[in-house]
Amino acid sequence: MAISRADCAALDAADPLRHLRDEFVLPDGTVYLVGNSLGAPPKRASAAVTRVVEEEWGGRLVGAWNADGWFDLPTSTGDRLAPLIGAGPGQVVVGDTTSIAIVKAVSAALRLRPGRRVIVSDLDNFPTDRYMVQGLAGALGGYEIRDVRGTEGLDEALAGGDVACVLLSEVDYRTGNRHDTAEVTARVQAAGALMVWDLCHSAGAYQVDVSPADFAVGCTYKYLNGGPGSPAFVYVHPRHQADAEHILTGWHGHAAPFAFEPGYRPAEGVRRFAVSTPHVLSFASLNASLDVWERADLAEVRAKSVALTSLFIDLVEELCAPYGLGLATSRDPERRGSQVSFTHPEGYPVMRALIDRGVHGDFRAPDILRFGFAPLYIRHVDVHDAAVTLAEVLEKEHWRDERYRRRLAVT
Ligand SMILES: Cc1ncc(COP(=O)(O)O)c(C=O)c1O
Ligand SMILES: Nc1c(O)cccc1C(=O)C[C@H](N)C(=O)O
Repeated sequence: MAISRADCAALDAADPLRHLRDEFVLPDGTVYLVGNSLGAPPKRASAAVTRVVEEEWGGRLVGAWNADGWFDLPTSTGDRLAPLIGAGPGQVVVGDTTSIAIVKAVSAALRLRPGRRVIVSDLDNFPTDRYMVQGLAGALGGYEIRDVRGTEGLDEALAGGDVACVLLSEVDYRTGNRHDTAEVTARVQAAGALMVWDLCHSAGAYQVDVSPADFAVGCTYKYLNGGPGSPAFVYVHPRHQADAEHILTGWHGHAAPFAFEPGYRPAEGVRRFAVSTPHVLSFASLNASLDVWERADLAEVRAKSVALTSLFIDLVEELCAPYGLGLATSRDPERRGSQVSFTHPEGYPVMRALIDRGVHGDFRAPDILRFGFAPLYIRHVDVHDAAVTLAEVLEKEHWRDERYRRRLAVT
């Protein structure tokens, strides 16, 4: 084998991030390669939520809005998250969900390009990105959605000079492949359009550089480990902050929310991208995770992510060669996030059989086996065990068991 389990254990012993694994709750006997869907809980999340319930909510009741900074959570948490995506203070607001964040960012982009009536949308994007844009265009009226596939067809789509904005995900949720955001953004902006990036599969996977983008959105419950349903973020480039106005004009984005004025007036700066009452308990678990992130060196996070994903590709290709897997992710580490995907015609039962044996990945239609490598808590030995178990499932055809064909509601 390319590398033994003992060699992997030695790599783990030398891993500069190894102490951070102890910060997470991970069930014994589980190799958890689904941190690209729902990150593992930081151990300190539970105490953080309990503290907010007992001390802040329980101790100060409604007074906690002032005393404990609840009202400012969207911007204070945005400032804490900003360095992870290459943004500065006052550029990120946290709240709502990614789907809502998409409406905020795209509607603001459309208003900044009033003469242009086309939104470019990626057929391969995560469906909610497409659905939200479809809903928005329908509600506004007079907009055309022009489909591309990744960046295929992008130049043609931009050629008419009628595109207001382009919405793409930096990392493809199925393949794990990563766009060159600086290059794509430059192309879009050269055509006079605005670039909106979805960073759901980027934030916490590696050091993102959001700075060329006009807007960006993303969730905090994957690699950022904020917890199920933890709030999303919106990034607004400083050059747009004075003029950008989105359509979800809720009172938390008002210039003077407690003046209770009858008409909407946007707050200064990124605060206008807040909409409504923050989910205070979810912010508590997210901030607990950001405490852990503050201790992570992002260059080390990236180096480990590249090492883990490269190792997984090498081991699976070596151990599973006869069994019909196809690599769906780029071999070039620069062109992938922290995920590796393989195709297999029986992908669904293969994944179910693998999960039954303690290795958790997930399946994405039509035939993708997805494995996410969260660098804060995944070890080289986990990569080794996952590849060996996958080979066993394929070699022994465990996936043929009828139980594994039954579809679960959530895959
Ligand atoms: C690229 C991408 N965008 C958006 C979402 C989800 O959006 P929401 O948090 O609104 O459910 C996901 C995952 O669920 C995703 O992978
Ligand atoms: N957000 C999710 C959910 O509400 C239920 C189940 C899964 C998810 C996910 O995040 C899936 C993930 N975005 C994906 O890339 O497939």
